[in-house]
Amino acid sequence: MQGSATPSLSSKDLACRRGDRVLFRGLSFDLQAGDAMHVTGANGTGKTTLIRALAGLITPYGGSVVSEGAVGLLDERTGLDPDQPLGTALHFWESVDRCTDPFATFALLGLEPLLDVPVRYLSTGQRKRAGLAALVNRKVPIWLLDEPLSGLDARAIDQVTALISQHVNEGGIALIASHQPLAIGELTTLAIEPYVPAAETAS
Ligand SMILES: Nc1ncnc2c1ncn2[C@@H]1O[C@H](COP(=O)(O)OP(=O)(O)OP(=O)(O)O)[C@@H](O)[C@H]1O
Repeated sequence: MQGSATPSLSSKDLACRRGDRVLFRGLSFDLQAGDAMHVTGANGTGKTTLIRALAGLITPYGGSVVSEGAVGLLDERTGLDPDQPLGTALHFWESVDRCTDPFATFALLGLEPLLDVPVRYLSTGQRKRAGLAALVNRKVPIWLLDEPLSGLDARAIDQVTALISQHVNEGGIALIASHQPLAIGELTTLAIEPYVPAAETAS
Protein backbone atom coordinates (compact mmCIF):
# COMPACT_ATOMS: atom_id res chain seq x y z
CA MET A 1 0.00 0.00 0.00
CA GLN A 2 1.12 3.57 -0.72
CA GLY A 3 2.63 5.40 2.26
CA SER A 4 3.95 3.87 5.43
CA ALA A 5 1.79 5.74 7.96
CA THR A 6 -1.09 3.88 9.59
CA PRO A 7 -4.26 4.99 7.81
CA SER A 8 -7.21 6.62 9.54
CA LEU A 9 -10.35 8.44 8.50
CA SER A 10 -12.64 10.37 10.80
CA SER A 11 -15.33 12.98 10.71
CA LYS A 12 -16.65 15.19 13.48
CA ASP A 13 -20.07 16.81 13.40
CA LEU A 14 -20.02 16.69 9.61
CA ALA A 15 -22.82 18.46 7.77
CA CYS A 16 -23.42 18.52 4.02
CA ARG A 17 -25.68 20.63 1.91
CA ARG A 18 -26.77 20.29 -1.70
CA GLY A 19 -28.30 23.34 -3.30
CA ASP A 20 -30.07 25.14 -0.45
CA ARG A 21 -30.96 21.94 1.41
CA VAL A 22 -29.01 20.53 4.36
CA LEU A 23 -28.96 16.75 3.86
CA PHE A 24 -27.47 15.68 7.19
CA ARG A 25 -25.57 17.14 10.08
CA GLY A 26 -23.81 16.03 13.27
CA LEU A 27 -22.26 13.02 11.55
CA SER A 28 -19.23 11.66 13.42
CA PHE A 29 -17.18 8.50 13.03
CA ASP A 30 -13.63 7.29 13.51
CA LEU A 31 -12.11 4.56 11.30
CA GLN A 32 -8.71 3.04 11.93
CA ALA A 33 -6.60 0.52 10.02
CA GLY A 34 -8.58 -2.68 9.50
CA ASP A 35 -12.00 -1.03 9.90
CA ALA A 36 -14.91 -1.35 7.50
CA MET A 37 -18.09 0.72 7.74
CA HIS A 38 -21.38 0.26 5.90
CA VAL A 39 -23.15 3.56 5.16
CA THR A 40 -26.90 3.10 4.83
CA GLY A 41 -29.83 5.41 4.23
CA ALA A 42 -32.82 5.86 1.96
CA ASN A 43 -32.45 7.21 -1.57
CA GLY A 44 -31.42 10.84 -1.48
CA THR A 45 -30.30 10.95 2.17
CA GLY A 46 -26.77 11.85 1.12
CA LYS A 47 -24.58 8.72 0.97
CA THR A 48 -22.93 9.75 -2.30
CA THR A 49 -22.63 13.29 -1.00
CA LEU A 50 -20.88 12.01 2.15
CA ILE A 51 -18.44 9.97 0.07
CA ARG A 52 -17.68 12.92 -2.19
CA ALA A 53 -17.10 15.13 0.85
CA LEU A 54 -14.74 12.53 2.36
CA ALA A 55 -12.90 12.35 -0.97
CA GLY A 56 -12.45 16.12 -0.91
CA LEU A 57 -14.58 16.64 -4.01
CA ILE A 58 -17.15 18.84 -2.30
CA THR A 59 -16.79 21.16 0.65
CA PRO A 60 -18.73 20.19 3.77
CA TYR A 61 -21.27 22.67 5.08
CA GLY A 62 -20.00 22.13 8.62
CA GLY A 63 -17.80 19.93 10.77
CA SER A 64 -14.48 18.38 9.81
CA VAL A 65 -12.87 15.44 8.03
CA VAL A 66 -9.42 14.23 9.03
CA SER A 67 -7.57 11.48 7.17
CA GLU A 68 -4.16 9.89 7.19
CA GLY A 69 -3.21 8.02 4.04
CA ALA A 70 -4.20 8.18 0.38
CA VAL A 71 -7.87 7.91 -0.52
CA GLY A 72 -9.30 6.02 -3.49
CA LEU A 73 -12.86 6.43 -4.75
CA LEU A 74 -15.05 3.94 -6.59
CA ASP A 75 -18.26 5.34 -8.01
CA GLU A 76 -20.09 5.24 -11.31
CA ARG A 77 -17.32 7.27 -12.98
CA THR A 78 -14.54 4.79 -13.70
CA GLY A 79 -12.16 7.34 -15.23
CA LEU A 80 -11.43 4.80 -17.98
CA ASP A 81 -11.20 6.04 -21.57
CA PRO A 82 -14.38 4.72 -23.24
CA ASP A 83 -12.72 4.51 -26.65
CA GLN A 84 -9.77 2.36 -25.54
CA PRO A 85 -9.72 -1.41 -25.05
CA LEU A 86 -10.09 -2.14 -21.35
CA GLY A 87 -6.51 -3.40 -20.98
CA THR A 88 -5.11 -0.18 -22.53
CA ALA A 89 -7.42 2.04 -20.47
CA LEU A 90 -6.39 0.27 -17.26
CA HIS A 91 -2.74 0.37 -18.28
CA PHE A 92 -2.87 4.18 -18.36
CA TRP A 93 -3.71 4.18 -14.65
CA GLU A 94 -1.21 1.40 -13.86
CA SER A 95 1.51 3.72 -15.24
CA VAL A 96 0.23 6.68 -13.22
CA ASP A 97 -0.03 4.57 -10.06
CA ARG A 98 3.19 2.65 -10.74
CA CYS A 99 1.41 -0.67 -10.41
CA THR A 100 3.67 -3.51 -11.51
CA ASP A 101 1.39 -6.51 -10.94
CA PRO A 102 -2.06 -5.62 -12.36
CA PHE A 103 -2.88 -9.06 -13.70
CA ALA A 104 -3.45 -10.62 -10.29
CA THR A 105 -6.37 -8.22 -9.81
CA PHE A 106 -7.72 -8.86 -13.31
CA ALA A 107 -7.74 -12.59 -12.58
CA LEU A 108 -9.46 -12.11 -9.22
CA LEU A 109 -12.20 -10.04 -10.84
CA GLY A 110 -12.55 -12.20 -13.96
CA LEU A 111 -11.48 -9.36 -16.27
CA GLU A 112 -8.90 -11.21 -18.36
CA PRO A 113 -11.34 -12.13 -21.19
CA LEU A 114 -12.42 -8.48 -21.40
CA LEU A 115 -9.06 -6.75 -21.80
CA ASP A 116 -9.49 -6.34 -25.60
CA VAL A 117 -13.05 -5.03 -25.35
CA PRO A 118 -13.54 -1.23 -25.73
CA VAL A 119 -14.60 0.26 -22.41
CA ARG A 120 -17.76 1.72 -23.95
CA TYR A 121 -19.00 -1.80 -24.78
CA LEU A 122 -18.70 -3.10 -21.23
CA SER A 123 -21.88 -3.99 -19.38
CA THR A 124 -22.78 -2.28 -16.12
CA GLY A 125 -21.33 -5.08 -14.00
CA GLN A 126 -18.21 -5.40 -16.16
CA ARG A 127 -17.59 -1.66 -15.89
CA LYS A 128 -18.03 -1.82 -12.12
CA ARG A 129 -15.46 -4.64 -11.88
CA ALA A 130 -13.06 -2.66 -14.11
CA GLY A 131 -13.38 0.38 -11.84
CA LEU A 132 -12.66 -1.78 -8.82
CA ALA A 133 -9.59 -3.26 -10.52
CA ALA A 134 -8.26 0.25 -11.12
CA LEU A 135 -8.85 1.07 -7.45
CA VAL A 136 -7.21 -2.12 -6.16
CA ASN A 137 -4.17 -1.51 -8.37
CA ARG A 138 -3.76 2.00 -6.96
CA LYS A 139 -2.82 0.31 -3.68
CA VAL A 140 -4.18 3.15 -1.56
CA PRO A 141 -5.13 2.42 2.06
CA ILE A 142 -8.51 4.17 2.25
CA TRP A 143 -11.30 2.93 -0.01
CA LEU A 144 -14.47 4.95 -0.47
CA LEU A 145 -16.93 2.71 -2.28
CA ASP A 146 -20.23 4.03 -3.61
CA GLU A 147 -22.59 1.13 -4.35
CA PRO A 148 -19.79 -1.31 -5.25
CA LEU A 149 -22.21 -4.25 -5.59
CA SER A 150 -24.89 -2.66 -7.75
CA GLY A 151 -25.23 -4.35 -11.13
CA LEU A 152 -23.08 -7.33 -10.13
CA ASP A 153 -24.09 -10.98 -10.49
CA ALA A 154 -23.82 -13.35 -7.52
CA ARG A 155 -20.31 -14.52 -8.41
CA ALA A 156 -19.01 -10.98 -8.85
CA ILE A 157 -20.62 -9.96 -5.54
CA ASP A 158 -18.62 -12.73 -3.85
CA GLN A 159 -15.41 -11.64 -5.64
CA VAL A 160 -15.83 -7.97 -4.76
CA THR A 161 -16.81 -8.75 -1.17
CA ALA A 162 -13.72 -10.95 -0.83
CA LEU A 163 -11.52 -8.14 -2.17
CA ILE A 164 -12.94 -5.64 0.32
CA SER A 165 -12.45 -8.13 3.17
CA GLN A 166 -8.88 -8.77 2.06
CA HIS A 167 -8.21 -5.02 1.92
CA VAL A 168 -9.33 -4.44 5.52
CA ASN A 169 -7.68 -7.64 6.76
CA GLU A 170 -4.40 -6.29 5.37
CA GLY A 171 -4.81 -3.05 7.36
CA GLY A 172 -6.77 -0.91 4.92
CA ILE A 173 -9.95 1.03 5.59
CA ALA A 174 -13.21 0.64 3.63
CA LEU A 175 -16.24 2.90 3.82
CA ILE A 176 -19.01 1.41 1.73
CA ALA A 177 -22.32 3.04 0.78
CA SER A 178 -24.66 0.26 -0.26
CA HIS A 179 -28.33 -0.63 -0.34
CA GLN A 180 -27.29 -4.28 -0.34
CA PRO A 181 -26.18 -6.33 2.65
CA LEU A 182 -22.41 -6.78 2.93
CA ALA A 183 -20.94 -10.12 3.95
CA ILE A 184 -17.88 -8.55 5.56
CA GLY A 185 -16.82 -9.48 9.09
CA GLU A 186 -16.44 -6.83 11.81
CA LEU A 187 -18.53 -4.31 9.91
CA THR A 188 -19.91 -1.22 11.64
CA THR A 189 -22.92 0.62 10.28
CA LEU A 190 -23.50 4.33 9.86
CA ALA A 191 -27.16 5.01 9.14
CA ILE A 192 -27.66 8.47 7.67
CA GLU A 193 -30.84 10.10 8.89
CA PRO A 194 -32.26 12.96 6.83
CA TYR A 195 -31.93 16.32 8.51
CA VAL A 196 -35.29 17.89 9.32
CA PRO A 197 -35.14 21.61 10.12
CA ALA A 198 -36.68 22.55 13.49
CA ALA A 199 -39.41 24.63 11.80
CA GLU A 200 -40.62 21.50 9.96
CA THR A 201 -40.76 19.37 13.12
CA ALA A 202 -42.81 21.94 15.06
CA SER A 203 -46.53 21.32 14.62
N1 LIG B 1 -25.22 18.89 -7.58
C1 LIG B 1 -26.35 18.86 -6.87
N2 LIG B 1 -27.11 19.97 -6.70
C2 LIG B 1 -28.22 19.96 -5.96
N3 LIG B 1 -28.70 18.85 -5.37
C3 LIG B 1 -27.99 17.71 -5.52
C4 LIG B 1 -26.78 17.66 -6.27
N4 LIG B 1 -26.32 16.40 -6.22
C5 LIG B 1 -27.18 15.70 -5.48
N5 LIG B 1 -28.18 16.48 -5.05
C6 LIG B 1 -29.29 16.08 -4.20
O1 LIG B 1 -28.75 15.74 -2.93
C7 LIG B 1 -29.52 14.66 -2.37
C8 LIG B 1 -28.58 13.56 -1.92
O2 LIG B 1 -28.03 12.92 -3.06
P1 LIG B 1 -27.06 11.68 -2.91
O3 LIG B 1 -26.72 11.25 -4.29
O4 LIG B 1 -25.96 12.05 -2.00
O5 LIG B 1 -28.00 10.63 -2.18
P2 LIG B 1 -27.81 9.06 -1.92
O6 LIG B 1 -28.12 8.82 -0.48
O7 LIG B 1 -26.48 8.63 -2.41
O8 LIG B 1 -28.96 8.47 -2.82
P3 LIG B 1 -29.14 7.04 -3.55
O9 LIG B 1 -29.42 6.02 -2.47
O10 LIG B 1 -30.35 7.26 -4.43
O11 LIG B 1 -27.90 6.76 -4.34
C9 LIG B 1 -30.55 14.24 -3.41
O12 LIG B 1 -31.79 14.81 -3.07
C10 LIG B 1 -30.01 14.83 -4.68
O13 LIG B 1 -31.05 15.19 -5.55
